Amino acid sequence: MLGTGSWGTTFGKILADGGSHVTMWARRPELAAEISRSHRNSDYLPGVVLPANLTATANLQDALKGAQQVFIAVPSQSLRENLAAIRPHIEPTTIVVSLMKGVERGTGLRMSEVIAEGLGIDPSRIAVASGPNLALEIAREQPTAAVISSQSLETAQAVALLARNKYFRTFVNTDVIGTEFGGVLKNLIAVAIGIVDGVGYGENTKASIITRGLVEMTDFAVAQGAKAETLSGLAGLGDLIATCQSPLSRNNTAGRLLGQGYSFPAVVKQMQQTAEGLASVAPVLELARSIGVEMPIVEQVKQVLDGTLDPKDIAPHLTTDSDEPQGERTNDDAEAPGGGVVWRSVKRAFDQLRYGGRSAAGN
Ligand SMILES: NC(=O)C1=CN([C@@H]2O[C@H](COP(=O)(O)OP(=O)(O)OC[C@H]3O[C@@H](n4cnc5c(N)ncnc54)[C@H](O)[C@@H]3O)[C@@H](O)[C@H]2O)C=CC1
Ligand SMILES: O=C(CO)COP(=O)(O)O
Repeated sequence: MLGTGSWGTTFGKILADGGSHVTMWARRPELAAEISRSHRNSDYLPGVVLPANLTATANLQDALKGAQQVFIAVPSQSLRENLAAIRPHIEPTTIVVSLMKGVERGTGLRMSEVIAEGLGIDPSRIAVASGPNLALEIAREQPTAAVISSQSLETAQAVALLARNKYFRTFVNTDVIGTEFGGVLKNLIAVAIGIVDGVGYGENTKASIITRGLVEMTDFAVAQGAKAETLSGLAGLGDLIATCQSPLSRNNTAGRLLGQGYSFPAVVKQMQQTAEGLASVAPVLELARSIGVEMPIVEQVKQVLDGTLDPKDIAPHLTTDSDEPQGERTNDDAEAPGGGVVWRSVKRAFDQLRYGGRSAAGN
């Protein structure tokens, strides 16, 4: 296991409680010593006792030696540099599993794509894990489910067989795109919900943003090649509910601080742990624009981060939106050939030509 933060350590415990021998790699020798000797990681999982078959080392080569499966839980933006360090030590049949929920800034690549590039291995040897998985709750052995996804069903099953125990249940699928984007996108909606909380708005606003957020997540992921059903499963709706509801969520917490009026740099300074959503906003919006998908909620999160939108103006639609009333679904217009996303892009382009950049309503 690479990464001894809250999720890496918790997932190591899941595997060890399922019967595997787990070796964690920690950058700091003192943390490796605390895990191996005291069976604790007190900075990240206070009060949690780790199993005896989970040990740690600060030596990367030792951590990777003979590993059947390697799990990675470092901040997404540091993945590529870590892959360069582990590449010489990965054995030819090892399965590599991403536990991360971000996209790479600059390339817009999903974590499994960065792993394939960075390690030069076939996607059939790569899996991802995602779902409503707030680390501290699982470390306290509260019953939870997750999805393991790989292009190879055999690989997903091999990982799922090890990543399960009496409190952690894993399902499998082969929709890697949907499973990964579910985890990335729910972080962005959780930041929006945090902003709403920070401003002091109530349940209607939150339910509206969560529901419209799921539409944005689904439209985006489907346009990228995901199956819509994945986004209504554990890795989509399930994770969206957990992250938007929980004060344990770092993305939600970061949003709350923004809603209370802290600036983006001030929020980053205050966060002790990784809030992936903050780094994913820009690459996700770039991808969305390149495929013609509208993400008004994510756009507003970006504007709040940029300091160009007052948090109290956040809404489940763009406040400047002057489109005519729409149906709730954007991806399944019956009359739209190829789906609503394509239809709406074509319509927008047509309207621009017809009205010279003004909307049909004349605004
Ligand atoms: N904490 C959670 O509940 C969950 C987190 N995740 C995902 O897991 C990933 C890791 O998150 P957490 O463990 O929560 O973060 P964390 O902030 O608790 O821990 C990050 C770990 O990475 C290490 N690290 C930081 N920079 C590094 C670098 N340049 N190279 C190597 N290691 C570095 C830190 O020392 C720490 O051990 C994120 O992508 C997150 O979205 C996914 C599901 C649940
Ligand atoms: O991914 C998570 C829960 O599934 C953790 O969310 P945060 O990164 O916002 O804490």
